[in-house]
Amino acid sequence: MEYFDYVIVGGGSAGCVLAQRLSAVPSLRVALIEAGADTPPGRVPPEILDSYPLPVFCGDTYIWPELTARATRDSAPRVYEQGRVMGGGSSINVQSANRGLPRDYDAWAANGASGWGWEDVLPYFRKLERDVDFPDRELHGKEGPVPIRRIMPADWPPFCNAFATGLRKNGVAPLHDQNAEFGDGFFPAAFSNLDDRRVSTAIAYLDESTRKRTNLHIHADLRVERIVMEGRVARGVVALARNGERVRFNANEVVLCAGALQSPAMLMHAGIGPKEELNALGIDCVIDLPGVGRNLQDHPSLTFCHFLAPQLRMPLSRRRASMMAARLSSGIAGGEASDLYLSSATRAAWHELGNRLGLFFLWCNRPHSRGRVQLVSADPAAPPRVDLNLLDDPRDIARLACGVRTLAKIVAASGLGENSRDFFPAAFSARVKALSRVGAGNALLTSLLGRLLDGPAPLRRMLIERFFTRGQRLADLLADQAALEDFIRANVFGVWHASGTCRMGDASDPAAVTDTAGSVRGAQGLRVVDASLMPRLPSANTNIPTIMMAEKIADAILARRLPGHADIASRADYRHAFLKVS
Ligand SMILES: Cc1cc2nc3c(=O)[nH]c(=O)nc-3n(C[C@H](O)[C@H](O)[C@H](O)COP(=O)(O)OP(=O)(O)OC[C@H]3O[C@@H](n4cnc5c(N)ncnc54)[C@H](O)[C@@H]3O)c2cc1C
Repeated sequence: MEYFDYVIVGGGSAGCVLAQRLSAVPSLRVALIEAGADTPPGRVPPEILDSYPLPVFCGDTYIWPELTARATRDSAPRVYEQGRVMGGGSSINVQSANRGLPRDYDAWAANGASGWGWEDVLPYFRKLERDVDFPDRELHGKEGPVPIRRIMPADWPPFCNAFATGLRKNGVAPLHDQNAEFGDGFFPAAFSNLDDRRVSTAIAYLDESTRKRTNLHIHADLRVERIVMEGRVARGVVALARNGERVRFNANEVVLCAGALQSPAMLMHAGIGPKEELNALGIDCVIDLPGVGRNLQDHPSLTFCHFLAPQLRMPLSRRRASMMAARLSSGIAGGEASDLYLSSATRAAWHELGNRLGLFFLWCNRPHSRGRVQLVSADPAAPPRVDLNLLDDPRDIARLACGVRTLAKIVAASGLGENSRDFFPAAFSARVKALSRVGAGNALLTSLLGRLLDGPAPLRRMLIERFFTRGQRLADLLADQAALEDFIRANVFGVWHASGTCRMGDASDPAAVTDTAGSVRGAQGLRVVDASLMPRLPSANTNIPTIMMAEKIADAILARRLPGHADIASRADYRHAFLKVS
């Protein structure tokens, strides 16, 4: 049995950051335990490195295949992809590197997460990044572990230029840098990517020199089964190896970095959560914390495709397909500035069919609906029940409906095509996902379907309506608000930005699960550091905000332990120079 200062559960976006930062202090013994495979330098699988991300999360190898979620109250559970590999979400995600808006973080601070306002978090956004395009801008960092880059308009393929034309004609202005200009506009999207290769947190933070540290013990393919509690004190964890062997790790502090669905589940299995519900499952409640598992948020989203004429397609060898996005405002009552986000990709899937389709992702920022993670069994191996509860608040569906109308106008003005039936809703359904699995059978089938799409236009539209839309036409939906809302309810899903289920907050807030450094209320030696902590979803994808949070909390942990450790946020000169603190 080994003893550690910190046992980190989950080597995902947050876990890798903490492992690197905490183990930089040689006197601290740190263990990182990841359920999935390791991706050490030189042995990162090519499908993870690929700039084109869809194949990696359409297969089962790097996800938790039994983790499902209901999108709305009425929908059936569907696989909700979450990374199960070193790097977690950052190893399988779309690589978008979006900070969100200053007001997102100012609202965190104003609502009880003191110390998390924009001025407080900016140093950590700078610390984590190496912005390849804007290294010398005041808001950017140039020495951090995560390279961030964009594909600038000069290198955009014709599909992006057409999308930009549609946006301009609808009064949307161009911006250069989504992470430093905070109004509405369209822009070259930022990515955590270098030389057309993904950079996960495993790649960025667990580099060769970090892995050589004798005080850092990295364990992969080991699933933490439970937290060992002695009363309210966490003493360590028990983990299960693939061969069925159980291993115990003793620790001064257990840090849960298992993601927004599994961290709250682990707390509940340890007896920390809503007392009545835990008791009903036969779990003794150690700390009655009703907020555990509540406040689940994701961005409600819809996907659309446009048939691409041959001159609008990219060669399959050009891997990065997603390169521009836009922030827009719905302008509806109950909406807010920049409450819609639109991203695009010049290829909808890896194959010959997907290469003939341009993809649009529409989501609603600042959703008001809240979902929940609940245990269904006392068995720690049973996945939790996940209800995203999207669109529960009518303001969310109203804004998405407005977004669909806006997108249709943008596409109509883009010059992508003449016939509105070539632009159609294309949910990321189980059928579409099955077709997106990489394999010889799918390659053959999709190359056949692709060739048919290039046939006569009536045949193409018939195929589109058969395969993707089940006869539904966008023009009909746009003509009938009730039909449009029914369609949205039936097709909405999240964009894998699960967050908020162990939210941090003020000690006086009964729904807060942790303090503002992630320490679980009422417990000792137990902390959560991952997307679960977010009080409210930022107007952004969640990877970079999660990394920022892990950087900030790592700094706070070290500042408390080591007298003289510089707390970057308290230094006046952070705006003018990148500061290395460890
Ligand atoms: C398909 C997909 C696309 C996305 N696209 C983007 C994007 O383009 N840009 C963006 O910013 N965000 C994106 N996101 C979201 C972003 O990646 C996540 O918000 C972020 O990775 C969350 O980080 P985390 O540390 O909270 O959890 P994770 O990164 O999920 O890490 C949790 C880790 O814990 C491990 N784990 C869980 N339970 C156990 C256990 N019992 N024992 C041991 N290990 C365990 C998991 O295997 C995992 O590695 C996407 C996510 C997905 C899934």
